[in-house]
Amino acid sequence: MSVFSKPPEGARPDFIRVDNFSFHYGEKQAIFNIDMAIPENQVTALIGPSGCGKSTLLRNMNRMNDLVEGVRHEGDIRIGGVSLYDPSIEVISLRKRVGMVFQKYNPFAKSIYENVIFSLRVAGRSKRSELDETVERSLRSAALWDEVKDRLHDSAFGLSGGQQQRLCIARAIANQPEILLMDEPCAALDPLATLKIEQLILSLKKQFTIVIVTHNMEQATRCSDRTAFLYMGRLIEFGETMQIFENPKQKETEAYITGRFS
Ligand SMILES: Nc1ncnc2c1ncn2[C@@H]1O[C@H](COP(=O)(O)OP(=O)(O)OP(=O)(O)O)[C@@H](O)[C@H]1O
Repeated sequence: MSVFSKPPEGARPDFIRVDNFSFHYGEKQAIFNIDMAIPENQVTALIGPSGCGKSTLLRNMNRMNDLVEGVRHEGDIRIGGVSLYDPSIEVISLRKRVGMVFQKYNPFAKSIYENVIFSLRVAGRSKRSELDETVERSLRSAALWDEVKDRLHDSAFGLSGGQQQRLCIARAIANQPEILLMDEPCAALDPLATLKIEQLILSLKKQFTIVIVTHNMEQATRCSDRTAFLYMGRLIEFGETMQIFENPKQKETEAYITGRFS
């Protein structure tokens, strides 16, 4: 458990600020009055039993939950001091600042190259040198370039599962977001592919602020600096990963990490 590193100099300790945030799906309240300050250029893990609200909290960080009918929130989430709910914020520009990777890798039925630059194409950008540069930079950052540089125009579906997930990470960072949200990114991968993604997460935090949902506690200890334990929609404990796993302050956290409930 030695991955914890101090945020780099100048990094904002409260880059993402969750402020007395509650969230409802219709009559069902999924999140209760959460306060959190997520530091810049660190990896923050959200852990907790199934249904405790991890994905709901994560998906609110780029307003993905807006797409669900009948939802409402109270409180606020701010990125770099600006509320996600500020009327001047456009959801499309927000998603450029906040990339997302999902549990099941989901490349499009296109070539590796076109997958990476998908968002640039949507934005109407077509300058070949810019597209080429984006493809190489993103694939290098996603630790995939060496494996695919000779077959960029082949279908993404010809890649292994772990490679497809790294391609989805390359796609998510092609627009150079500030934040990368990862919702159980290794859930569908074998141990070796999982290890590669974990190593990648550690290298990506130099460039991005990462928030990851995981059911895998070893994964949280291997690749996060800070861990938040949620239970029944409430934030029970949040601190340095080592402290949460070695010296939890709350009895619910201890019960969860020692496997007394799942
Ligand atoms: N679209 C939805 N409509 C209604 N309720 C929902 C919806 N999505 C999630 N919920 C409910 O909100 C609560 C939190 O769900 P959420 O998916 O955030 O939990 P989670 O901790 O990520 O769970 P898991 O680990 O199983 O993915 C659960 O009770 C869930 O049933």
